[in-house]
Amino acid sequence: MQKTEFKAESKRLLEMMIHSIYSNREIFLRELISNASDAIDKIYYKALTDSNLTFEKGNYYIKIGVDKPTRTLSILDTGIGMTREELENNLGVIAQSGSLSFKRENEAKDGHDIIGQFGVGFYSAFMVADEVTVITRALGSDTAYVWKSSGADGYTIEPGQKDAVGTEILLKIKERTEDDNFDEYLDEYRLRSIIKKYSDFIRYPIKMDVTRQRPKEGSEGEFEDYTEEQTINSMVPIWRKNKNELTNEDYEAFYMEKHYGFDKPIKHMHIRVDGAVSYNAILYLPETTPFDFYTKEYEKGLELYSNGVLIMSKCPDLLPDYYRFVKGMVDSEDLSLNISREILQQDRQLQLIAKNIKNKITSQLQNMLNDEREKYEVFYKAFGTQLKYGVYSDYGSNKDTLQDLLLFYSLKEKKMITLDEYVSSMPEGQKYIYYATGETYERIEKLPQTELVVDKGYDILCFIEEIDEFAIKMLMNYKEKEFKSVASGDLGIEADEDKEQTEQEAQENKALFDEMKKILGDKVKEVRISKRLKNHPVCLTADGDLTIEMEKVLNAMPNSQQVKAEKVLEINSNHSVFQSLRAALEQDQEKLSLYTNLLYHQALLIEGLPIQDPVDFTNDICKIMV
Ligand SMILES: Nc1ncnc2c1ncn2[C@@H]1O[C@H](COP(=O)(O)OP(=O)(O)OP(=O)(O)O)[C@@H](O)[C@H]1O
Repeated sequence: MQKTEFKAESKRLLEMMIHSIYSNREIFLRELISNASDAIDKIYYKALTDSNLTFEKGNYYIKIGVDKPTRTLSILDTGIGMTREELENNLGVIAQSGSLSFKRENEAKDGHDIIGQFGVGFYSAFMVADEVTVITRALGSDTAYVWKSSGADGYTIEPGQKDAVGTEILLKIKERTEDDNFDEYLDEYRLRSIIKKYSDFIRYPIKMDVTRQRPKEGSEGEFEDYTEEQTINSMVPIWRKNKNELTNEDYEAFYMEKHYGFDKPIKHMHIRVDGAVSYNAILYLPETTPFDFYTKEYEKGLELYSNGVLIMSKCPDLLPDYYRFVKGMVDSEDLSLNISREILQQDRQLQLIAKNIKNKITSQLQNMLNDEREKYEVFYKAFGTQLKYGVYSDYGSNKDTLQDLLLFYSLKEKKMITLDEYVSSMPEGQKYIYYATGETYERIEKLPQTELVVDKGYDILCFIEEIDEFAIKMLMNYKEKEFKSVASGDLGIEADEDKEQTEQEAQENKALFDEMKKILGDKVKEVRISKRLKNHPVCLTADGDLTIEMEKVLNAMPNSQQVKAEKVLEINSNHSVFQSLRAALEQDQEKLSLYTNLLYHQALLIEGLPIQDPVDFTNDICKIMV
């Protein structure tokens, strides 16, 4: 059967190319500079095999020029140039990449630094220019050619004049419109910043005449403008340098220069990986929490470079959410870029890099925790909450990675400790890891519920952040030790004989507790005798999985379902208040009601829970005063 070839309407194709491939117009300069750099690289690669050719790096450069009166932006390079035939093939055929063919032909000779591969980047010039002129003279040729096009209606090629080998591209920048300010591409400062942003690590100097000021000779206090040729790009990426050559200051300077943060990084990681996937990365742990860190405005991500050319300013796929505080960059030659060189297709390489980076960050944090505890605690102060969110989110799937990085304040040690440190110093017989929740460490220390656990000589982890208890519930246990709130129904401490005694006392006082429960109604599930209290008369605890602290947090959320913990009012039978309650039960019902309400409200206050009717409460206090 005869096969018919697809035809393409090249004008339409070009239109589509110009208007739909790139979402960001400023990248046209990146594309043209990358082409210029490729053209110089090609001489370099040719010289490797051609003994008649020498490559003196110092002779090669790219120059950006602006002529405002004619609205012309020029990009000149001293690269390999193009013959007439190459002009036809490379700039006359969309999606024909001379660079890719060159790379393939030179594969054996390590042509991996060549950037171009799709054969479309050049046309991005039409996003900002009405007319594009290419004046080029190929290496080894005396004749220059001029290629000219205004976009979709085609192009012309004519012989022309050019003194040196290389290519000059002239863009006639579009007129400014109401919606689009094309003038910015004639503005020296703006051009410099685009070059810095995308092409800072192109290996050849990108030069530009820069306007500067100097004191005017002969007239004091007056200044005059003058122009000076400057190299705009840094050329050698810091991540390609040897670690031994770099100092802390160099890394800090890079952090500042890249605006990763306003602070100083607390730690940097310089990673070089060669293997199934190759990449270089410099990652930083900032010292302070960015002001917008916990808002939706904060964007996580690392800068992503391919061959030293910026592809994405914030690539979110490189970092898991729980390490979203990490800043820095990744450069890899192995990425499969899509045609716009802006977004990556679901890339296996990228996933491998991300996994690798995640592991590196984890071990860096672990090392810091082990070897530089003070530093780690500074870091933890800034980003510990994020780690705890990490444990909680994704149904706890990252808890194994993160649990050993957590720190909590120890009531006994009066300092931050890890879960491992807690478990290692548990006395024999202690079954659970105890924790208490409260607003501050000081308040937790005074909580009646802690009395029995402290009395036993057990340590208590203090939870003062909302996420703490949720994260711990997700962990469930650590090294086979379950977590237990000091306010939970059964602390797992009481000896059997104590339990018996409690049981007996409970029986004897059943009438009292039933009456108190009746007075409080459904505010509590039960009123019962307490064995955890030593000095305080009363406290609130919760039966079941939902603790009082969790009830507080969940109910404070917008659109909350208003959950209810099963609250239990515990009474200390050794406290003298208990005798007053018993007496009131026998002699004065009204008094019993007053005392019960007062005790219940006291327990609420201690828990940091709101009192439903503060006026009633204060009236009750007055009643016992008169
Ligand atoms: N300054 C230049 N000097 C020499 N050749 C050039 C120059 N600019 C473009 N070319 C040639 O034109 C071809 C097409 O360029 P274009 O930018 O469209 O695509 P590319 O660079 O190959 O690929 P990509 O779309 O990935 O950038 C290049 O492959 C190269 O052969």
